[in-house]
Amino acid sequence: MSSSQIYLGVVGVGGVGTAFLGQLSRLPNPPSLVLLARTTQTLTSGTGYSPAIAASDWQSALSSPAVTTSGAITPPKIVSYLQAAPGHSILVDNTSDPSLASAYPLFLRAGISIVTPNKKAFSSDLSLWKDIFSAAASGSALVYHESTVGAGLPVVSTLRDLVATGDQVTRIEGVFSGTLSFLFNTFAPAAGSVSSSAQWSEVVARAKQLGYTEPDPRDDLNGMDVARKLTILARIAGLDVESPDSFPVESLIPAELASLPTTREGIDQFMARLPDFDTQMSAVKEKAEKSGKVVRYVGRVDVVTKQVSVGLQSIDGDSAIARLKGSDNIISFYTKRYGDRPMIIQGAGAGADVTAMGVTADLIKVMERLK
Ligand SMILES: NC(=O)C1=CN([C@@H]2O[C@H](COP(=O)(O)OP(=O)(O)OC[C@H]3O[C@@H](n4cnc5c(N)ncnc54)[C@H](OP(=O)(O)O)[C@@H]3O)[C@@H](O)[C@H]2O)C=CC1
Ligand SMILES: N[C@@H](CC=O)C(=O)O
Ligand code: NA
Repeated sequence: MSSSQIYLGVVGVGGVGTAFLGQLSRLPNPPSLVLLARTTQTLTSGTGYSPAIAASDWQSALSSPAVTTSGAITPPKIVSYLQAAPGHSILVDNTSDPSLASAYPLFLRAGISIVTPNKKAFSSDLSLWKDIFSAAASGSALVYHESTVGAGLPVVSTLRDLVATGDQVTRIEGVFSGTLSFLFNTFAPAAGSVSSSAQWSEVVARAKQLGYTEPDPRDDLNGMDVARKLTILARIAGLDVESPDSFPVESLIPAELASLPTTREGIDQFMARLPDFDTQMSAVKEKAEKSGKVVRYVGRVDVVTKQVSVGLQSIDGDSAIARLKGSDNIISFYTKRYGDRPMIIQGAGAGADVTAMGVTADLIKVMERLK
């Protein structure tokens, strides 16, 4: 490499992407932002990789003659552009796009490091997971994905540290969805908390507006977002989980709405029709309440028996899970070293700023390790 400058490409400027660019603009020694893309537009610094795009003001950069603008860009074109930069380069993927995710091995083999909150690459087919980590191991490019589980909470790095230092992880369990945590904490609060008369569909709309949900909120409600997170954790703990649909996952999508299209129109139709099914979730809540419990959506990886499970549970009202607030996650690592009392990580598990924090912190680690 002829330069110690680090070059950065960023794809995705939604909730997390925008918060990330804000944090990037405040770093004391930021990398040089040379590519910024969304579905319809791409900005690049051109063939000279200079001047850098202003992260604090990327929308105005669209009208700057120093920056080249074009339409959508494909993963191979991003690889070519970043690979030819006169220094190390890093891709930050702030989308939930599976096709960009499946190109990570291409990036890594081209020497481009990856930082991302996008779960798709790490939780789809096991062959893609293996390809990503063998591509990283065969060269100098790095891959960091802390915000794929628990947003900015140190979940992925902690589990990797436990495994790398030779501890034996026996079980991982807790609440892994910021959206589902918010929904149940609000819709079915524990006794003594502020009670709510909100309907299920109203709380879903609020979670979407607060930026907790996936771009398509059905990916939260069908349990797949939690299934993906558990797939990632199970794999780091050493289990060869084939895919997030290779174990039972309980969906909260009403059967009548299950076949709506996965387009933006499909999302709108789903949100518009969800109020028709509010009584179904009220019945689930009341059933738990009759036995003095609250309903929560929990996940569990039993590393010893190699079982993964995801779904609703009725929980005692005075337990830590029942008493969570807001979008908080709680993740307990049971290990040989920690014995009967697990290591517990708790805090906001969704939201643009806390997710971007995990992405920015990963970027800083990669920059330090590339030097
Ligand atoms: N929100 C949260 O709390 C958390 C989110 N995450 C993950 O962070 C990622 C981003 O989430 P969030 O910001 O909420 O999502 P948004 O829907 O707000 O933003 C997604 C962005 O990605 C862009 N995009 C999507 N597909 C492509 C593509 N093929 N090429 C270029 N750009 C594309 C969109 O472009 P356009 O602007 O043109 O629509 C948009 O800018 C997801 O993977 C999510 O799972 C992880 C942890 C927590
Ligand atoms: N939609 C997800 C976002 C973080 O991964 C969630 O609600 O947890
Ligand atoms: Na995390």
